[in-house]
Amino acid sequence: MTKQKVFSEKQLPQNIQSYLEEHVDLKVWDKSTQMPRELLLKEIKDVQGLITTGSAINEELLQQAPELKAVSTISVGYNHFDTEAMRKYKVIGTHTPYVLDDTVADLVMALMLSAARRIPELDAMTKRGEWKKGDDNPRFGVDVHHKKLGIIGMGRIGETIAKRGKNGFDMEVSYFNRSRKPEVEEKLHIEYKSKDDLLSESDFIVLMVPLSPETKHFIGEKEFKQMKNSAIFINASRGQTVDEQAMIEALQKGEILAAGLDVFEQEPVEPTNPLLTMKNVVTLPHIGSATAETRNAMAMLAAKNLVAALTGKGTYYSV
Ligand SMILES: NC(=O)C1=CN([C@@H]2O[C@H](COP(=O)(O)OP(=O)(O)OC[C@H]3O[C@@H](n4cnc5c(N)ncnc54)[C@H](OP(=O)(O)O)[C@@H]3O)[C@@H](O)[C@H]2O)C=CC1
Ligand SMILES: O=CC(=O)O
Repeated sequence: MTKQKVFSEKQLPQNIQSYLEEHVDLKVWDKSTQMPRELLLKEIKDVQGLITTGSAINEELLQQAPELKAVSTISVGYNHFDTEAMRKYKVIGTHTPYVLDDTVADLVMALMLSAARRIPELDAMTKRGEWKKGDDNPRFGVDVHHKKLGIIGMGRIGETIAKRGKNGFDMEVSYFNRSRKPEVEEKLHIEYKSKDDLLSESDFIVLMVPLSPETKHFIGEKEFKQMKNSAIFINASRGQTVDEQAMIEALQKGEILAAGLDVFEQEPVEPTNPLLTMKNVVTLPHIGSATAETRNAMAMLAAKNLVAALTGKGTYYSV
């Protein structure tokens, strides 16, 4: 039987490429740079499957891919999928939940610790040779342990962060979600709060909701004003869940103490973005799941999702 055609717009580890080649006729974008959109639109004209990491899967693309049956993203977030258009064109979308939860939760803890203890700022100071003996008050940070952690978005990753906060750092953990999770509350001894209460009472606020029309600018001017002046805000969800201009102003005016950011409204972040020059802001280039082990597991899951969706054999994580 002829194998179905699959295009991957990302290079894949050899073991995953071999797995795919057993099942499908695979072609891969062989450069490490982002594939230009116009080339992608050419490549998808006669394929049945696509592996992506963030390209917009929208009407424009779907119109040009008459044979497309399934798109598999190597990510858990799928805000780049126009799910309505995909349903219209009968294209299955798959993603990679669970395999990255611990890795992303670790990074969120790293952002919390880095912002609270001012790690990047003090690392840079030490490396500049500016460490002098004497009064070290100017280098003081704030404690993480035993503080109040508020998590907005108690999903797979939110729960994994809650576990770390509670069991690793003895934090008092609360959360806000559209739906309550009594079993998680009981298991982890965490508390449900309204968004308003969580914002005004937490020392650390972690945003972990998916990006959707409902969560665009979920945290803006009003929400930053509700936070304590000593609050540390962490965003590892998507840049657009936060009104970045409002966050910049909140940091400039001292309405919050610090921020730890893995994501930005525009990625890669503009070099002129004021957040990049603020000492009390820890900035990372969207690396939540970026360990070799986890990215490998995500790519393998994406490959298996796609093969299952195309062949109808086995299960896959549909969006
Ligand atoms: N920085 C990085 O590298 C990474 C970022 N991410 C981001 O993290 C997101 C979350 O991932 P994951 O935990 O697996 O997703 P889940 O779907 O498991 O969790 C998302 C949670 O957010 C809640 N939520 C959704 N909409 C709202 C809303 N309007 N108000 C309040 N709560 C809401 C959901 O609960 P309910 O629907 O009941 O409200 C759910 O509990 C991804 O979508 C992605 O954008 C993920 C991995 C890596
Ligand atoms: O941002 C990463 C993801 O997996 O979603």
